Amino acid sequence: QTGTVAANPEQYDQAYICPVTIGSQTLHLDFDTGSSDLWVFSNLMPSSEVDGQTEFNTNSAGATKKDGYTWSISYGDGSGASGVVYADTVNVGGATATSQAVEAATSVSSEFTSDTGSDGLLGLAFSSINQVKPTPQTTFFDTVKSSLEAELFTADLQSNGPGSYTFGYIDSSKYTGSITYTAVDNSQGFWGFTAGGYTVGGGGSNSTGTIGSAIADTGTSLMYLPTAAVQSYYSQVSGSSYSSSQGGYIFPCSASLPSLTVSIGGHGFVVPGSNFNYSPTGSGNTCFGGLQENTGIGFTIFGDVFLRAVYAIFDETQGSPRIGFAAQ
Ligand SMILES: O=C(CN1CCCCC1)Nc1ccc2c(c1)OCO2
Repeated sequence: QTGTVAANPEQYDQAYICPVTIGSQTLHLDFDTGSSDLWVFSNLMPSSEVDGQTEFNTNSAGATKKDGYTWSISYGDGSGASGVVYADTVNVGGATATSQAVEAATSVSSEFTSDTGSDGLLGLAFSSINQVKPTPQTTFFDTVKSSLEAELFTADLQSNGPGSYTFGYIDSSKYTGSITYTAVDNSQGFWGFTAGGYTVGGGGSNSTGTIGSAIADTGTSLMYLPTAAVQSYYSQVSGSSYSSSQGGYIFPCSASLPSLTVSIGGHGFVVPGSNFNYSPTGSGNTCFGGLQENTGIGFTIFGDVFLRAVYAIFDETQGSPRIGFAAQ
């Protein structure tokens, strides 16, 4: 089987929301290659924590409670949720898991309550970091992968318009040139890979360092790189500065933004300058940068700002996992 689903950007491309059928309900979930739990708003939540989201009905005929199973998750941005566990049929654009662990929230943090476009998350990292106790559950991809035409999924994220995720096949109309594959280190449960040198702007190679280990994370809006690379980038942006009040680099919204070329698997991938204007700060006609420092996170994140510049293939067809990128 295969699946194809639209990936709809929220405001400022903050996250990408996809329709998922669970039993007879359709919920709109944030597909996140940086986590491994499929959790949903549910009828078990206090109404004070719900602001228009669709609630999974745990009383529906197809939902089977997994007695004694609970979950609790917290994310790098400080948000979190917790609840209990059901099994139900989950269909993502035609790819169907007949008995998928559906983690029904009994409580969510304010970030999720106020994210009115999202009814929950669909984790696409490795099942080793699933947060269900006493027994970790498999992700949707792990549940269905043996039934897919090919054991892979792809992400085509766009700005200001729908992109798509596919399960089981590569859509050759989504990219130009060839796909560059590189090995994945999933020892931390993420789609981890090694990035090489970088160049700011289209000029010659002005990079002196390399980026190193990184993760591909569709659930993170921005790109978080080592300080040296970030300072090198913003040194080329007139009027940019680090704002402690805003919590990152900002610049005049009228600034001209250079591209950033990153070497992965020996191929240079170009992130256009426009990708680095994330959003207005709301004060003084300054804008918040889509590239920020990874200090405090502990690792480098290639989030949506990068992923919008490429077609990404999350591939387990070779036994060992690998990740592929192609220009688009
Ligand atoms: O938390 C996330 C992604 N997360 C995905 C699930 C929804 C809530 C956001 N990313 C993230 C990871 C590390 C960070 C960070 C953000 O901000 C600073 O450090």
